[in-house]
Amino acid sequence: METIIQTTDLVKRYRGRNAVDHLNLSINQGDIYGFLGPNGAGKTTTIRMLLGLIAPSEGQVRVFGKDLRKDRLDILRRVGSLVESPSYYGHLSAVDNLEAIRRILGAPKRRIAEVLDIVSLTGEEKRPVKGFSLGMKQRLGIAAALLGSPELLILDEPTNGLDPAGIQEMRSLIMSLPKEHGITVLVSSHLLSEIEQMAGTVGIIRQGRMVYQDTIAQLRQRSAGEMRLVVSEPEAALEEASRRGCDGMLRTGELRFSGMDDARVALLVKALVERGHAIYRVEERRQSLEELFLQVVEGEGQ
Ligand SMILES: Nc1ncnc2c1ncn2[C@@H]1O[C@H](COP(=O)(O)OP(=O)(O)OP(=O)(O)O)[C@@H](O)[C@H]1O
Repeated sequence: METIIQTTDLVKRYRGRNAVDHLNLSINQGDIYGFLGPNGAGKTTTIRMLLGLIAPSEGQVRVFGKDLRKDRLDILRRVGSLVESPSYYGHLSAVDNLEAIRRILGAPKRRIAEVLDIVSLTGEEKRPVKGFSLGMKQRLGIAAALLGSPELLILDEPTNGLDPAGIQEMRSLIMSLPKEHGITVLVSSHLLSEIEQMAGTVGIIRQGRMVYQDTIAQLRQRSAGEMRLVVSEPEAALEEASRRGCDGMLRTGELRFSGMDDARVALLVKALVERGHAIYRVEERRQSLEELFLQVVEGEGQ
């Protein structure tokens, strides 16, 4: 698989402090990469370096296999971005705003109708932009970023400030880009819940460092389950379990075991029943992705 973005030990230092700290970020072609981290973690600073807006203090950025320092213009011609709220001429329509950008880019005229269609603003294109909702403005920003037919789109917190319906529209739009238009997407957010349904891969940063980078499927797998048993005599049952090689603990009257597969659970239940224990409940509790995310971000359990 082709790597579209690769950073190597990327550092940005402000007043002796590393806002981005030896970041190794890797994005595959056709992926939606969710770039996650709490406010101030260094997402925007990283994105600005990826777009050549600020220079790294150390390290390297390669985009499309090329060095950003050497082939900056070549690379940026193939990249679209939405960083911070886009600015418009409010009294002008969506089409007129896009036309101004199209001329600068030298994109073909028909591209305006195409991008309006991609972001579902067809039908609204003649209205002055100042009457647009925030969600429509954000979608117009994406339309503008798509004018140059980019292969890579970089979106910094595109759902910030949107209501649930706006978030859903933005999500559908982003999901359509790799599938229907072959565009690789990097999208940042401070909320996993906004990203998890669309991202194939997530990179989580904390204090400028990458603390997790893998597929969302892998992240799900890490949210391992814990077995909980409610029994008539918990202390004796815990000892019995331990004799059978199942080491657990007692919390609020429940027995808790981690890393048990089905066969072990069956054996333990059988043994306890044979010893005369009454078993009231056997349940599995999986950590939610959000809990796991917070754990990673807060630096526990690594
Ligand atoms: N120009 C600058 N001068 C000094 N410090 C800066 C500058 N830009 C960013 N920082 C610092 O770098 C750190 C990372 O900021 P950054 O904006 O990249 O975080 P972020 O993850 O994008 O957060 P947010 O979601 O709040 O935008 C912060 O501590 C910030 O104060």
